[in-house]
Parts: sequence; structure tokens; C-alpha cells
Amino acid sequence: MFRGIPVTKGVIADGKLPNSFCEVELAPNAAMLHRRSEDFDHEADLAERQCWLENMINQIPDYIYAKDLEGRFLFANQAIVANNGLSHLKDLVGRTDFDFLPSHIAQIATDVERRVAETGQPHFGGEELAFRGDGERWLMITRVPLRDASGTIVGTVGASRDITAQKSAERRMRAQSGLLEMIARGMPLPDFLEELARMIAGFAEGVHAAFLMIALDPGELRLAAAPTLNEDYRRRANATFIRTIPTDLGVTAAALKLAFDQASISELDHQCRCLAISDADGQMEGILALYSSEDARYQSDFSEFVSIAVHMAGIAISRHRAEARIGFLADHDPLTGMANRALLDRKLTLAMRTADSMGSEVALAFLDLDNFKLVNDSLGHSVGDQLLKIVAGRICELTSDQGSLARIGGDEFVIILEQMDLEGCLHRLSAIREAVARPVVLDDIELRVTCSIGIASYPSHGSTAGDLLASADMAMYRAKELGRDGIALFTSEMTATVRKKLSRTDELRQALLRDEFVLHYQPQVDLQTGRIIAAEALVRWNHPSEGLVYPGDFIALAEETGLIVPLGEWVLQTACNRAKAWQDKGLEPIRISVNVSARQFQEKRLIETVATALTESGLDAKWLELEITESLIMKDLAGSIARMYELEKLGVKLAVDDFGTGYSSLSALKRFPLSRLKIDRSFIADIPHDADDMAITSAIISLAQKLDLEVIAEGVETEEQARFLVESGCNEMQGYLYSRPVEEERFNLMLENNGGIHRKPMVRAALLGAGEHRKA
Ligand SMILES: Nc1nc2c(ncn2[C@@H]2O[C@H](COP(=O)(O)O[C@H]3[C@@H](O)[C@H](n4cnc5c(=O)[nH]c(N)nc54)O[C@@H]3COP(=O)(O)O)[C@@H](O)[C@H]2O)c(=O)[nH]1
Repeated sequence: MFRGIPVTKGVIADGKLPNSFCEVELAPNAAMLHRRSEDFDHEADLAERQCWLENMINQIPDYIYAKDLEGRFLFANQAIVANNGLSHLKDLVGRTDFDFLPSHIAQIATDVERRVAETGQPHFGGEELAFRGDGERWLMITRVPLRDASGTIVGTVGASRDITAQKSAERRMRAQSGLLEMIARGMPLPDFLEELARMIAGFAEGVHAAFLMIALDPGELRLAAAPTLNEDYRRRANATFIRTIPTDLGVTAAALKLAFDQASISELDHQCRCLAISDADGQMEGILALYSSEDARYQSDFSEFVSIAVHMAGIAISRHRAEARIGFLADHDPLTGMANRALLDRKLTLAMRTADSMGSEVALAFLDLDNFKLVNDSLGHSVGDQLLKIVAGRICELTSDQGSLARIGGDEFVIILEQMDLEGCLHRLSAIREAVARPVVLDDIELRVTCSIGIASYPSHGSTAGDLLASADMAMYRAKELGRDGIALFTSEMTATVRKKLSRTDELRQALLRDEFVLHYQPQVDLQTGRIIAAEALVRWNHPSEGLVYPGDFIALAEETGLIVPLGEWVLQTACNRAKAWQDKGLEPIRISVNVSARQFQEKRLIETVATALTESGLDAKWLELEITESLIMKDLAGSIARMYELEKLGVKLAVDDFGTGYSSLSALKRFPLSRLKIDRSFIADIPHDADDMAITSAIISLAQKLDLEVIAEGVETEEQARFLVESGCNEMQGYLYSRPVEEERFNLMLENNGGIHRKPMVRAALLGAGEHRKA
């Protein structure tokens, strides 16, 4: 094989290739080293060594060759022979690069080799493009002069390494970092996708690329970039037959190919391949459609580049969508997609300016759902959110043609109605009110939520967006006060009321901070024993300028503003502390009764608050009674029962306040873990003159007895009332007849002198009678 080729001098030791082919001399291997030199048969050894060398060179994957001064192959290893599609070295020897490579590439190699031969200077590490049957290859070539035994240059020796994979990787990395840079620089998405489509087309002759994006709403596929395709194609690609989310890429490819063919862009032998573009979560964001003719010429790393392009497009689209979402959220409510407060202000201001120029009016409606908190608290926020979306959709349907809609708070919606007279507005808003009230089935539960709506009009009720909104808000509160599920128009008197309310709310807040509240205690007596058995804790406000303010003047506002929650916590803790202090003083233990309002009862942390009050005061739970009204329980029967059982678990007693006013059914009553019924004051007030009230009162008493509950009558002011109650079987009473609510010190004295309350003639007689009656 080496015959005819000058063997150069050099050293091949330890199985390593020499760096250079010049001055190569063969070194003896380890076995040879142990042979004495006189033992060598030099002729035979030389042939043997040539054979080793030949084998060795043929094993190397790098390309090694020697050429004469005319560029003709003198020798090449097996890698070159095979790379040129030949089987034997002899088929290569004598031929030049021009026989195998495109002439412009062969010329480059020939020029370098000529220079090396002429100058005697080696040429290290040049990168050159070469071709093989299956495409282009990149080689890293080193060329050194080939010298004969006299040192005369007779050709060149070359060693080259295939660096195609490395070059491809570098190129991909460059492309990838270039693309990432474009994304990072915030290049607009259409520009980015155009650039990317062009790059893909640049990787292969006869290939076109088109990017299509899935529109968020209404889920259409829209053409985003196809820079190498014509306008006709764009129109067709956006045509209706691909306006669905492309779950089947094959179908989409067929549709897009049709668009391509019909746009008469090119020959019919194009084929279309679709690749899904996804975000980091695997959610499909769009499609890359690749059109390629049958004779398309791809660069070797085309498919790798296409996968990078798809990945980068996914990143760019996700980023674009994230930015768009951030932009959207600046102006919109994420739950319903409606305008938020900021956008409402802008829209309203614009509507006001338009009305100015046209001399017309703008109506603003403030809509608030009634008792929405109950839905959230009893069925959870997810049900609450679903309900809000449904309600929003219903309002939207009835608004979109002539108004704008915004959600500005949890359950607060605002509607701008333009160019509509008052009658038209009322008509529209009534339709909205009815639509909102239509039943909704969520989680198998049928819900019905009503709304209260307030209307204000520009320019009469406010000159700025803020003022107009405040007026509509006031009107909405009026609708609530009038019993909810209604519509109220703003009137100027409302302003004064609202201002007063706002300042009172502020005062209440300050009062809590300044500790201006006190508790008074009203005794509850048992006429059988004549002793105080319990005290109802009743809050009063020691107002700095108004003196003692009664709960009738502030509890409702505290309830409306939520201030009842901290106030109620204070009452509970103070009452428990007081009851324990009386016990610690050695006084007879009595039950302390505390009112719990609807808002407090719905509060999630009620159980925790009660438990804390008991722990911190050290009061045994059996001495604490919570009074909840019948109407509160009936508002959300299932939720209330569950809550009552949680409270019962703590060991506290539960009493139904104002009993008789809230339509509890007997069957419902049986399910409550109650200890006492408190007959409402309204039934007692007209005894003995109102026969109906007397009948109801005695019915409640016997109902309590049947259910094995204690019963107490409140608002007992006269001896006749007390006698009637005793005669009817109710011995526990609370009312001015025995004592008004009193301050702590006075109640202390009452407890210290506990006993003898029933010693009033009529009652004593009744008690004797009742005793006999009971005995009978
Ligand atoms: N959530 C809370 N509500 C509270 C608290 N403290 C009081 N209240 C509620 O305020 C309402 C008015 O209370 P008040 O002005 O204290 O009136 C109580 C008694 O003074 C009054 N009463 C008692 N006996 C008579 C009587 O013989 N005649 C008559 N005309 N009035 C009388 O009744 C009120 C107690 O009623 P009730 O609670 O139904 O037992 C009142 O609804 C309180 O519940 C509080 O801390 N939290």
C-alpha cells in the first residue's frame, strides 16, 4: 500500500499520532525494545512496521493523505477513501480534489497546498468546507510539506478532522443566542417571527416557513408571520376553514397546504408539515407550517435548527402573551375580564366629555349583590367566583349594545349607560336586576342572588368620574336600606346622610382605639328562686361629646361596616372577664349572656374568638351563653346549624334571641343544639291586652317545654306580664320590672344581695297557683 510513497521520518511512540507528518520516524514497540539490535532482520522489520503503520492510519477516523505537487493523491487512509465513496485506495491514487468536489471548493484546497509546497511553511488548523454524498462537511485541516530523503519538497501531507458536528453545534448556539437576544431585547413578536421564518427558509433552498398563533379569544388560528409567502397566501391561511384550535396537526397541515396551493404560490409538489409550538407548560401556543418542494436542499443541521426555532417561538409567544396579560390586568379584572376601576374612570371621563359636546347625559349605575358574603362564607370562594362570573355574563349580555361595564370590587359592578333617557335606563336596569336574580345551579346547589342598584346621572349628580361614582354608590346604599333587590335614584339629600354615616363610621373606629365602649349588665331572674341567674351584657358607647350612646344608634352601622367584628370580640372578652371576676369574688356563679350579630356569626374566626375569650378569662364555658337571633339562623339554616354545633363543642350555651319573629319551623328547631328560647319583647309588650300575643307567648313556652329547652321572656315591664308568664309556665324573665341594664358596680351590688326578687304580690300569688298547677 505504501509502495511508491516516500516514508517520512518521525516517531510514533505510545500509540500516539505524531503532530506533524514531517520528520516521522518509526519507534520500536515494547517487545522490540527487548530485542538486541543485532537480532533484527532489518528488511523484514521494515515491511512489518509499514504494515503496522498502514493499519494504524486506517483505524484513525481523521482524514490523512499525501499528495504530489500537482495535487494528485499519493496516499490516503481508509477514512478518505470511504468519504469519497470509493472502496480501494487505488481508485483514489492519481486523482485530485477536482474529481470529487465542486471546483470552487477544490480550488481553495489546491491553493493552500500549493502555498505549503512553495513556502515549506506548514498550514495549521484551517477550516474548510467539503462535500460528501449526503451533504456538506466541515473539516479542520493541517497541511505540511512532504519531503523526500534529500529534504526536497515533493508534495503535501494533510491531516483533517471532521468538525461538522461541532460547527453545527456552534451555528445552532449562535442562532439560539441570537434569537434569545432578540426576545430579551423585546423585539416585537411579529418582527421576531418574521425574522425566524426567514432564518428557517435560509437553512434550506425551496422551503417556506409560516408561523400561526392561536388567538386567546375566541381560540382561532391566526397567521402571525410568513415573510417569504405572498399576500394571497396570508388571506387564504386566515380563511375560515382553519378557525379552530388545531388539535390535529395533520388536518391543519392539509388545510394550510390547500391555502398554499390555492394561493398559486408554486408547483403542486409542495408538501406542508406542521409543528406544534408550545409554552413551558406544554400548552399549544401556535404552529410552524413548513412548505417544502420535493427537490428542497437542506443544510445538514436544518432539522435541529427547526426544533430550536419552534422552541424559541414558544418562548417568544409565551413572553408576548405574558406581557399582554400584564397590560390587560392593568386595566381589567382578572376574574371576569371586565374593565377595572382605572379603566372605568377613563371610560367614564370620556363619556362625560362626549356628553358635554353633544349636550346629552350619562347615567351611571352602581350594582351590588345582596348578601354575597354569605355565599362566599358558606359555599366557599370558588363557588362565589363562579357565581360572579355568571352574574357578570348576564349583566354583560344586557349592557354590551349601549353601555360599558366594570367590576370594581368583590361583588360591585358599575354600568355606564350613554344616550339613554331615565325611562330607558330604568327599563334596562330592571332587566339586569331580573337577570341577576335568575337561579344559578352550582355544585348541585340552586342559588338565587339578588342585587341592589343605585343610579346617578351626569352632569346633575357629579362633575367628575369620582363624584358621579360616589353618588351612584349612595343611591345603591339607599336601595339596600329599602330592603335590597331594588333600584334607587340618587337624590341630593343622600349626600348629607352619607357624609354623616362616613363620619360616624370614623368615630366608631376611633372609639374602638380609644376604648370608649363600656358594658352594662341586665339581670335575668328566676322567679321560682327569686334569684338572679344570669346577666345580659349590653354594650354602650361613652361618646366624648354626646355622652352615653345606646346600641340602637351604632350597632347597625358597626354591622354594615364590619366594625362589629372587633367590637364583638371586645364585648365577648370583657363579659367573660367580668363573669369570672364575680366568681373569683366569691359571688354565686351566674351565666353571662352575650349578643352575637349576623356578621360576627358568619365570621370564620368566631369559634377561635370564643375559645380565646374563655381561655384568657379562665371562665368555664358552661357560664357563657351566646344569643343569636332567629332571623340570623334562618338566613342560612345549614351553615348556622353547623356553626352552632361547633360552638356547642366548646361547651358554651346557645340561646335564640327574639324568638317568634323569624319563622323557625318546629322541625328546624329540633336540629339546633340550643339551651334556651328567648321570647321576643314584642309579644310581651301588649300582655294582657293582646289575646294573640298571649296565645303566641304561651305556645312558645309549651314548645320550649316539649323540646326540653329553657325559656326566658324579655321586656317584662309589668306585674301582669310576669304573672301571665308564670301562669304559662315561664319563670325566667328579664325586663325593667326587675332592673334596667346597669353599670358594673351596680350589678356587683345586686349580685352581692342576690335573692328576694319575686316578692311582689301578684307574682307570688301566681307562683303559688302555678306551683299548685304543676303539682296537679
Ligand atoms: N351584637 C350586639 N348587639 C348588642 C350588644 N349590646 C346590645 N346589643 C343589641 O342592641 C339592641 C339594643 O340594646 P339595648 O339598647 O341595650 O336594649 C336592651 C335592653 O335595654 C332592652 N330591654 C331590656 N328590658 C326591657 C324592657 O323591659 N323594656 C324595653 N323596652 N326594653 C328592654 O332590650 C335590649 C336587649 O334586647 P335583646 O338583645 O334582644 O335581649 C338589642 O337588640 C341588643 O341585642 C352587643 O354587645 N352586641
